[in-house]
Formats: sequence, structure tokens, C-alpha cells
Amino acid sequence: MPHPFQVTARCTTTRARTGRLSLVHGTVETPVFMPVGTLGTVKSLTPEDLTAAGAQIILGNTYHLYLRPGCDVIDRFSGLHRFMNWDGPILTDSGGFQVFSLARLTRITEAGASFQSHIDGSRHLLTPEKSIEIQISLDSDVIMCLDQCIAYPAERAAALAALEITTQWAGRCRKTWREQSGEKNALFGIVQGGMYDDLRRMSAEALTAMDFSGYALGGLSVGEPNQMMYDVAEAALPLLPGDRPKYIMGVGTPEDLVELTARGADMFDCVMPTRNARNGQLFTRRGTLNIANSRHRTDTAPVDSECACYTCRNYSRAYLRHLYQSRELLAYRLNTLHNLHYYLDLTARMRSAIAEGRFEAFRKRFYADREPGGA
Ligand SMILES: O=c1[nH]cnc2cc3nc(NCCN4CCOCC4)[nH]c3cc12
Repeated sequence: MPHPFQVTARCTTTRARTGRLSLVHGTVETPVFMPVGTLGTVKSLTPEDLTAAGAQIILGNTYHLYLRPGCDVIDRFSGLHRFMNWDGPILTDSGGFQVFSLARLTRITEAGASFQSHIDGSRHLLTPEKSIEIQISLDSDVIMCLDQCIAYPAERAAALAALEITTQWAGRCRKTWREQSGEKNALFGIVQGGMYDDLRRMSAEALTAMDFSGYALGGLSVGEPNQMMYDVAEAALPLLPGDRPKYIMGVGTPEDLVELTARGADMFDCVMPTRNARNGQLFTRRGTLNIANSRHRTDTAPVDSECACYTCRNYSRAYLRHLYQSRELLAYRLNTLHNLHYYLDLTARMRSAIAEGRFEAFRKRFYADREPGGA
């Protein structure tokens, strides 16, 4: 299939751009933030909540879904969309990152990643072919190659070894994708190479030669200093084809989304808005606030007076603090609704700013609004 991405507008003073990604289950406007729905749910929200908050595409995790509920269950619904009642686009991570970060006794060979389930200790071998087959059975709109993400810091030799395995696996993923999906879904390659610009170039060139629907920068947001992440992205993003979507995995804070959009990234995913919501940390234009803080105890104002989300239109900080202190289930839902709305609204405002030629002014206002001590 022709690659599914069109650039629709470009900033003239940064590498920011807007684009349109046409997928099987719908069209995605970029830059886009993808809420993380690891186990077939964005925790505490219904698909209707997600759509109301502005979600265009969500992320599912192959490793988790493969282990629980298992592919045989999801096959009964011809994929993840009908199983979870989300009819918009879904991107699935390949499982590699979760195997390295969650599973036990993982061993990497050229064949694939053998590991023990973190749930019941059962042994599994995740090969590039198996990862693609699982993602095709999930009916994922964007399939990610199985890659080897290394921790930070990593010796250059280790980074090179991981990128060579990643490159070899990418070729096997592409072959399986072509043979078994007829290229119906998009397939993204993942650039590795640690924090070494020359290795990143080597990885980007090898993947570009294989011609993927889009490309991700992997191996970031793994504990490196933020400025290092920006510098690696700044050097690596332009090495990728300008007419394909560029996705930075596992990123990030609101500032990261602004800074990396300015450097040419189009797609993001991160557990931060949803996980931090469940830990009481709320995002606003002025910065973050911790709803458990006693300063909110009698505060009748909403989290953010400029926020149009359901939570801010209907509830006060005092009430949200009460729910959170009481560990009421509603706390997690209302906090998550607010945080996701903040992230999705931020990307919507970036898209408008880029399309109207005022991204730099947007970026300046983004920082000017932030209070030194947080919201
Ligand atoms: O190379 C990668 N390959 C495939 N998937 C990934 C997922 C990734 N996710 C992160 N970082 C997530 C960091 N989170 C930030 C918020 O708190 C939880 C951790 N880095 C990642 C790298 C990769």
C-alpha cells in the first residue's frame, strides 16, 4: 500500500510540522499523543471518554495482551478493536521493551527474546515473526518491529550489538508483515543506537533502506538526562525520511512534547498522564500540582480555570482532594480524564499553531504560562 502519511503544514523557523496519517480504522492528525491502553483499556476510562477527551489513536502492548488474556481470546473478536469496543486506530508496541523491563530471566539471541512471564513464570520465546503475527492478530493499525532497547548508560559496543540485532530483526519483521498481512496495516521500524550519533545514523540508514511506513526513535526516555534525549532526537530525526511519520516511544512530559515536536517528531506515547493521575499529580498550563497537598483542602476552584474538561467543568480541587485522600475510585477516573484532556488539548493546540504559522509564539506562551513553583 502507498505509505499512509502526508505532511500538511510546516513551521518555517523550527522542524515542527503537521501531518495526516491514514490508517485502516481512521485518520490521525499529527502531532499526536497516544494514550496508553496496556491491557486493552486506558485505565478507568471508556472508549467514549477517550473520544470525548480528543483521543485519535491509542497504544496497546503486545507482551501484556499475549500473556493475558492471550491471543486465543482476542481472536474470538477478530482483534483488539471489537474486544475492547474501540473503533479508532490502535498502535501496538512489539513486546520487546516490556520483555526487557518486566519479564524475568530474559535471554536475547538472534532467534529472539526468551523470557519468563512476570505473571506465572511460564517460559516463552518472542521472535520477530511471532511479534508481527501477534500484532496482526490484534488487527493493530500500526505494527512495531521487534527491537532491542538497551538501558542507559550503555557502552558503545553494547549499543552496536543491540542495533545490529534490531536491524536483523527489522528485516524479518518486514518479511513476515509482507507475507502475512499483505501490508494492510502500517509497519514502523525502530531506530536504536543508544546515545551515539554515529550508531543512530547507522540504524536510521539501515531501516530507511528497508522502506517502512513510519519510523520510531527507540532507546530514549530510559534514564538519560532530558537534554541528552533532545540532542539525540535532534540529530537522529532529520536522518529519517521527511515524508514518513516519526514517533518517539515512551515520551514524555508536556515540555518534551513541545521540544520534540519542534525537532520534527510527529507521534508520542507515555504513561505519565494516566499513571501520574492515579498518583494524584495533575497537569495544568501553569505546571503540575499534587491534589493531595493540604493547600487544596478548601479550594473551591477547579484544577485549571482555563481547562474545558469534564472534571474542571464539574468539580473543585477540594472535592478531588477529598476523593483522592479517601482512595475513592472516582478520584482515579476524574484525575485521568483531566490529565488526558490536558495532553490531547496540548497536541491539538500545537497542530493549530503549526498550521497557522505561529508555533514559536505558542512555544513562548507555553513557557510563559508556567509558574515557577507549579500550579
Ligand atoms: O526502544 C524502545 N522500543 C520499544 N518500545 C519502547 C518503549 C519505551 N518507553 C520508554 N520510556 C518510558 C518511560 N516512562 C516515562 C514515564 O514513567 C514510566 C516510564 N522508552 C522506550 C523505548 C522503547
